Amino acid sequence: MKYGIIGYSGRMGQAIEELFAEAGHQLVYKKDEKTTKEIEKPELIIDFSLKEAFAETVAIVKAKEVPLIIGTTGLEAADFAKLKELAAEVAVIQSFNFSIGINILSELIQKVNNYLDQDWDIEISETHHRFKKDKPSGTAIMLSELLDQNPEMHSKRLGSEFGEHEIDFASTGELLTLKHRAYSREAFSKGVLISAQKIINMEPGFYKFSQILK
Ligand SMILES: NC(=O)C1=CN([C@@H]2O[C@H](COP(=O)(O)OP(=O)(O)OC[C@H]3O[C@@H](n4cnc5c(N)ncnc54)[C@H](O)[C@@H]3O)[C@@H](O)[C@H]2O)C=CC1
Ligand SMILES: O=C(O)C1=N[C@H](C(=O)O)C[C@H](O)C1
Repeated sequence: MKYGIIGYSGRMGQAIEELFAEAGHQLVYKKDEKTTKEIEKPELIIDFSLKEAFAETVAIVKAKEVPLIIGTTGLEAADFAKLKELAAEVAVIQSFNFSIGINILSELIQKVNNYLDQDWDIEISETHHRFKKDKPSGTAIMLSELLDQNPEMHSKRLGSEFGEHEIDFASTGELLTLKHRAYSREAFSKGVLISAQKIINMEPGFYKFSQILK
């Protein structure tokens, strides 16, 4: 397939380009904060950039009338409303975490949530590399939204950590901990590749990555 990346020079942009090249796909459109290079019209656009790029990403996808996969974090309710508007015209797949493990973890959290009453404390802790700008992580926010209670959130920005998320559930008598750790950015780019292979043939609509995996 011929695809485009917004945020191509970033850590995730580079990881996606590497995996997609191994799978035989061709990067024909690339954009970052400073440059835009278009060799050919892409069949889809992938955005892993920063929230500041969001309005322009929506405008580009609208103009090109191609599907969008978006993993950029820091998006808020108004941005999701815009993505859903865009999804009336093209297919949009969004997730704050494209790893398969976090999506399994999400299902486990929903299961645990069914057993909890007010007697349980819930804390979400996340650790990421020192260059990450947003806090708490998009994943921590996404996981917190699966719970009936508002959990406490803790963030660490340390060295080169690719992404670690831990959820502790404790009552006065016991502690349950669920944890996920990415060993590399391939954990995320693999999910993007799965999504890209499917989105090419999908009808317009707003889809979460968890729906694509099922
Ligand atoms: N959903 C997921 O599975 C994952 C999401 N992410 C998110 O992806 C995003 C990118 O992460 P990294 O690659 O580590 O960041 P990075 O800082 O290495 O790269 C950011 C990229 O965005 C570009 N950019 C910045 N402002 C822009 C603008 N106004 N217009 C166009 N391009 C612009 C930069 O030039 C750069 O290419 C972050 O929001 C991060 O939280 C990261 C990993 C996994
Ligand atoms: O910026 C990152 O690196 C990551 N960001 C995402 C987030 O904010 O949850 C996903 C992943 O943990 C890596």
